[in-house]
Amino acid sequence: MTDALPQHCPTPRELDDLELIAHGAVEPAGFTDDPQGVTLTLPADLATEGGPVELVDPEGLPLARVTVERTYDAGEGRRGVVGPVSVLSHHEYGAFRRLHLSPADVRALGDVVTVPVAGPLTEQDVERIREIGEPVVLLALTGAGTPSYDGRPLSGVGLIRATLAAAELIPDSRVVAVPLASRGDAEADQAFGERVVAAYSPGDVVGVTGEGDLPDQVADVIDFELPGPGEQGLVVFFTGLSGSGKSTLARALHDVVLERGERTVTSLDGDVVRRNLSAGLTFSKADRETNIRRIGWVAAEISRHGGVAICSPIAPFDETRQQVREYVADAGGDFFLVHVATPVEECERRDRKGLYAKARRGEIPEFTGISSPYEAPTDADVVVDTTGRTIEDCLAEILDALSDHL
Ligand SMILES: Nc1ncnc2c1ncn2[C@@H]1O[C@H](COP(=O)(O)OS(=O)(=O)O)[C@@H](OP(=O)(O)O)[C@H]1O
Ligand SMILES: Nc1ncnc2c1ncn2[C@@H]1O[C@H](COP(=O)(O)OP(=O)(O)O)[C@@H](O)[C@H]1O
Repeated sequence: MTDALPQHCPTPRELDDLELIAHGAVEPAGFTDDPQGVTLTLPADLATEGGPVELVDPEGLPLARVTVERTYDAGEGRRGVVGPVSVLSHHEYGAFRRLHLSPADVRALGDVVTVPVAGPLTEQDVERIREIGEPVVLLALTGAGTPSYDGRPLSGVGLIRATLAAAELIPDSRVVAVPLASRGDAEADQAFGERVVAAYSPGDVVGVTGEGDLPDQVADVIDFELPGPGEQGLVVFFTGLSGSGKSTLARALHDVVLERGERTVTSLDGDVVRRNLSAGLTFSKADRETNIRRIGWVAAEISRHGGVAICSPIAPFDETRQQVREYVADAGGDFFLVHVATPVEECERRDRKGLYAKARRGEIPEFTGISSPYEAPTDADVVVDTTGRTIEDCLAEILDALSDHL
């Protein structure tokens, strides 16, 4: 019996790159160490030189096999991989999948002018494209981190919907989705973008500026995709020591949202989550991180649907809080961090559950603030020390800071 190949699910950016490879949009079909090209990193234990690794989508479908010819240090315990890729299967599902054509498909359309589009087309852009007077292919650059409007990230699906709406105004035009993802570096994005757009362009390439007002049909799509402040999903994330006042203030905020009756609201309290969603997890660093990522994942999904999620775990580690911030941003939600900065002396004085006393006696290991660290945030939207203050007073301060968000 042969051993199964090691499997790895790449990042959204890497999955987009893999799709470009599968479509023949970047050649040769493989990963390089050129940051302006197609790169892949693997956890160090998977990056065995000479060994193949199967790349799978988030549901576990094998997409491609990479042969690890050479590796290089990619930081954070990961190795960059150089080696050829053989494609095993194509994505079959996903919104607008039918618009994900290959460069060969576009070339088969004959004499067309291509227009790369990374944001909604404005009235001026539409006018300029109409003046071309030839068949036009609007290349919607849908890859991770690329589409945006007014400095806000737009989803790939949102960009396609906005581009389809604009295409209705441009005779003889069609939309093709190109998963061109951002490398997180303007120079690399420019170089890689030009290469990919050239692959999809049998003829002239015309640029757009994104300046001016949006046509009404496009504005309707953007209003839906990027709701304004107060309409967008919201995650209010309380962090602080045990006994600092997180649950008390989170509960009070929850009641205010319910009483206003304008938004749906879900509470994800630390203690409560540990009795259901995170039952069985310990207070080790790894389990705390898992706990917070679970809370963040659920909260992000709530925000995706425009709801309000109020979370109140200790969440002692900055890196995990940043991950939650990213989950929420990726879901199109607004993330609001409240640091309940009541000092440990006051929390211990309150010791509502008798846990500090037990921790001091050594009966609870790894107790936050006593025998396990708490990394105070430097990115909180509001910092509240509850010492000597009423709950109403602290709540009023939080509501004031939240006024543009809720
Ligand atoms: N070792 C240790 N350290 C800290 N807290 C402990 C520990 N053991 C049990 N408890 C109780 O668990 C509650 C914190 O759980 P959280 O899920 O919020 O913690 S974490 O975010 O995963 O660090 C916390 O509740 P709160 O007082 O509401 O914060 C404590 O009641
Ligand atoms: N201004 C305040 N805000 C919040 N809690 C306060 C305040 N003043 C005193 N407390 C008390 O502090 C304790 C905080 O406990 P809790 O909300 O469960 O904290 P945590 O969820 O952070 O563990 C409660 O007994 C609460 O009544």
